[in-house]
Amino acid sequence: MSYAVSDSPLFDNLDLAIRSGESVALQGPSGSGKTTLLNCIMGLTRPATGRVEVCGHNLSSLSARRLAAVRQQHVGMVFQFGELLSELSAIDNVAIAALLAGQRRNAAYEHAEGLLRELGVPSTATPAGMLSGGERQRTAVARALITNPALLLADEPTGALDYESRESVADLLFGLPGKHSCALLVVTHDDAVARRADRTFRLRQDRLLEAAA
Ligand SMILES: Nc1ncnc2c1ncn2[C@@H]1O[C@H](COP(=O)(O)OP(=O)(O)OP(=O)(O)O)[C@@H](O)[C@H]1O
Repeated sequence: MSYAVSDSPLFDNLDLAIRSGESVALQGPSGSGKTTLLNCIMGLTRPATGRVEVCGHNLSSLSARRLAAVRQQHVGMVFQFGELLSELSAIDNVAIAALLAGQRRNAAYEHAEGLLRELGVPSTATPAGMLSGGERQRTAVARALITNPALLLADEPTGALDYESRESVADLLFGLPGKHSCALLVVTHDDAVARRADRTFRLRQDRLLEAAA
């Protein structure tokens, strides 16, 4: 696929397939188009040519409503700063994603509690805005996982964390494809994080190149 900004290509002839159970890191200089590529994969941005397929769905051919449903069902997203609702507790933040996806209230809260326990977030009523950076990112991961997505995307998930939290959140993320059979695509500037991925790609001057293993 390709995408251009003001007639200048951001990426061209880009071809990337990610299998379930696999982790991929995406690196590249600032402004090279990493976030734009994630937006294309989420169906928020339409590529100029080519197509994005998620679980057999060609995103370009879907109505806005179907696209939102496919995204909700198959894709989870973790942002750099967690992007939680800061006044709500961790469990509320996670359960809301399940409620929006149509799960019943009791099941949503049970599922959220189980995931938070598994990911090591203390079960408290503390507003998410008062949790530590690492706890917030773990909560964001739980929120992304509660719909059992086939594809998990993360944009600089450790960029705002100190060394120890970075290590534990990176351990957690890269353990997910094996545990939850999802595919994982992580955008990161951090080589130590990228090294954990099964494959690493660099986006540079409109090309996507795979780094030697
Ligand atoms: N809709 C848009 N309109 C205009 N410019 C855009 C649009 N989307 C992206 N860009 C430009 O495309 C370039 C790539 O942006 P993008 O955020 O994808 O880069 P990035 O590799 O994620 O950068 P960073 O590492 O700094 O987050 C930037 O120069 C950005 O300003």
